Amino acid sequence: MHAAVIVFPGSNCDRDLAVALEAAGTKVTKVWHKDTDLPQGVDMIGIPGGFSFGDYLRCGAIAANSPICKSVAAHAERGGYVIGICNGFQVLTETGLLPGALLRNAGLKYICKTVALKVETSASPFTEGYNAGDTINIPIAHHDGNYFADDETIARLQGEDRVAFTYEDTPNGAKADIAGILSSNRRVLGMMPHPERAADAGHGGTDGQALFRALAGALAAV
Ligand SMILES: NC(=O)CC[C@H](N)C(=O)O
Repeated sequence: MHAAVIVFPGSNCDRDLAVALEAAGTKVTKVWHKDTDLPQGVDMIGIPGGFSFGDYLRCGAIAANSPICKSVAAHAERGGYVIGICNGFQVLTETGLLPGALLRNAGLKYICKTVALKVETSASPFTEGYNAGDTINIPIAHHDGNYFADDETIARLQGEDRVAFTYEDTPNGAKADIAGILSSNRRVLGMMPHPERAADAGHGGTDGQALFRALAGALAAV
C-alpha cells in the first residue's frame, strides 16, 4: 500500500492527510506538483486541502494544470485510487476527473466548523467501513464548497449510487446537499469535509478513521 500525496504551493493539509494514511498502515510519499512522474508502485493518490496557488482564478484551477496532474489523470484512467479532500475535490472537478464544480458558499462566508454528514453509500473502497445511513461528524473549512452540477448530472450521480456523503444541514448551498461524490468506477472520491481532521482522538473526533482504514484494506487486497 503506497500513497502519493501531492503538494502544491499553498497546500496546508498535506501533512495531516499523510499522517491519517500512515496511521491506517499506508506508506506515503509526498510529491511536488512540478514533478511529472509518480513514484514507482503508487496505488493511490491523495490531493490535500489548502489554498493551492492562493485560490487565484478559481480554487483548484491552477493546480489542475500542474505538471503532475497529467500523471494523476493517467493513474485514474488506469483504475487507480484517488482521494481529493476540499481543495483536492476542487482540483478533481477542475481536471474533469469528477463532474460538477464547487461554487462560492451560498452565504459568501468562509465556514470552519464540524458538520454532520450522512453516509449515502457503503459501496466504495472509501466508505465500506460505514453503513449507509450512518451519521458522522467531520470538520469543514472552505469558502467554495457549494457543489453544483446540472440536473441531469445530479440525477446520474444519484441513480448510479455515486453520492458518497450528504450534509444533514447543508452549510454552503450545495445542490442536493452533496458533500462528496464518486467516479463511475468508484475509485475516485472527492469530498469537501476533512476526514483527516477527525482521524485521531486528539482531534476531538474519530469519525474519519473508518475511511482511511477501509481504503488501506482495499489497497492491501489489490
Ligand atoms: N480547506 C480547504 O481545502 C479550502 C479549499 C479552498 N481554499 C476554499 O476555501 O474553498
